[in-house]
Amino acid sequence: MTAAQSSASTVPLGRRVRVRVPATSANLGPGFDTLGLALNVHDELEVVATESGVRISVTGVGEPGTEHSVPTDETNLVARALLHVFDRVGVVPPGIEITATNSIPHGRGMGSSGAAIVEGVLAAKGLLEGVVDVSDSDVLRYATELEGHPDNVAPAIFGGLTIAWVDETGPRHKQLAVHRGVSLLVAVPEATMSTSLARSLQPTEVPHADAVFNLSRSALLVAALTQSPELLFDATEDRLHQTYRASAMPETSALIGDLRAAGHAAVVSGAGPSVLVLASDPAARLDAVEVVERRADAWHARLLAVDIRGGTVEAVPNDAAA
Ligand SMILES: Nc1ncnc2c1ncn2[C@@H]1O[C@H](COP(=O)(O)OP(=O)(O)O)[C@@H](O)[C@H]1O
Ligand SMILES: N[C@@H](CCOP(=O)(O)O)C(=O)O
Repeated sequence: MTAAQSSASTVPLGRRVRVRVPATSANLGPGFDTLGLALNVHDELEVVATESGVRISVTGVGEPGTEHSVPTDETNLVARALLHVFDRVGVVPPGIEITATNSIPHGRGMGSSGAAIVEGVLAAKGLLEGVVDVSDSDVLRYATELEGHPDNVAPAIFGGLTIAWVDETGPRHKQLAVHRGVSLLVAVPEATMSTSLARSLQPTEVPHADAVFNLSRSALLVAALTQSPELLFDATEDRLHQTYRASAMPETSALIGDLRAAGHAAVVSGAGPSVLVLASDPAARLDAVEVVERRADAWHARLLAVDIRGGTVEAVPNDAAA
């Protein structure tokens, strides 16, 4: 059924879907706005089609009364993404009740905004089942329209390691499996950094030599992550974004300096301020944890794995509602 044909269709009241979406680490050093990894930290939600209005309850990260609480009305990013899909496919949205349980830290460079957007888009896809077909490439397109860059939303949707790019047809992706020898460490600080602020620190043009430098490293990084983890240190050098943003997160730069001096492939996770270490074996990862713990400033070292499943949405029978 096409979007035009569906304008009179509606979602059955009481339809309920369950959504689960992973955190992501984007850029991975040289792959600015291109490379991303899905991580085994997840937000989960249930969404029900109701008669009218938008009602949201949040538990965990972003819950009311906490420092970084998120809105619980239609300005909430998950709700905005859900309503964006209904608008794009030309179906009048029902009322919406969202019950969210969030674990992805906000404003730390672990893809919380991309995950929230994918959550809303996948919830819309599930609610629209049988009304309008929303394909995987539609999910990537609608999510990228809101996020502005595809490198977080692609792994959040598809899992694993993704290469994302944009052509005249819209955002595209290639998913790859990460070599089993690669171990992940994410060092998360208390401080937050807004991605839009970090993006405002980027120049609009870069020296040709720096572009060539990043081309070589990002090509090498795909090989290192999929076949040759011993190349991860060389493959994670970057000249396109990290230095321009360093003054806004000096503790991040200092930690990356310590880790790289000790031989670890450390990079800014997303737009920061978290630090991602791509260790080539579990022992190297534990050594990196010690480097993180030696710093006087407070970091939470999280030993994570690659999420290979990506975002999921499933129908919930009404007699199985939580
Ligand atoms: N689960 C969520 N529900 C609602 N809004 C969210 C959620 N996760 C993130 N956000 C919004 O995204 C903002 C963080 O986005 P951003 O600055 O891009 O950082 P991040 O690196 O975590 O993606 C939060 O302050 C909040 O407004
Ligand atoms: N390529 C983006 C990635 C932002 O990731 P986030 O997890 O910080 O939202 C950028 O570097 O701006």
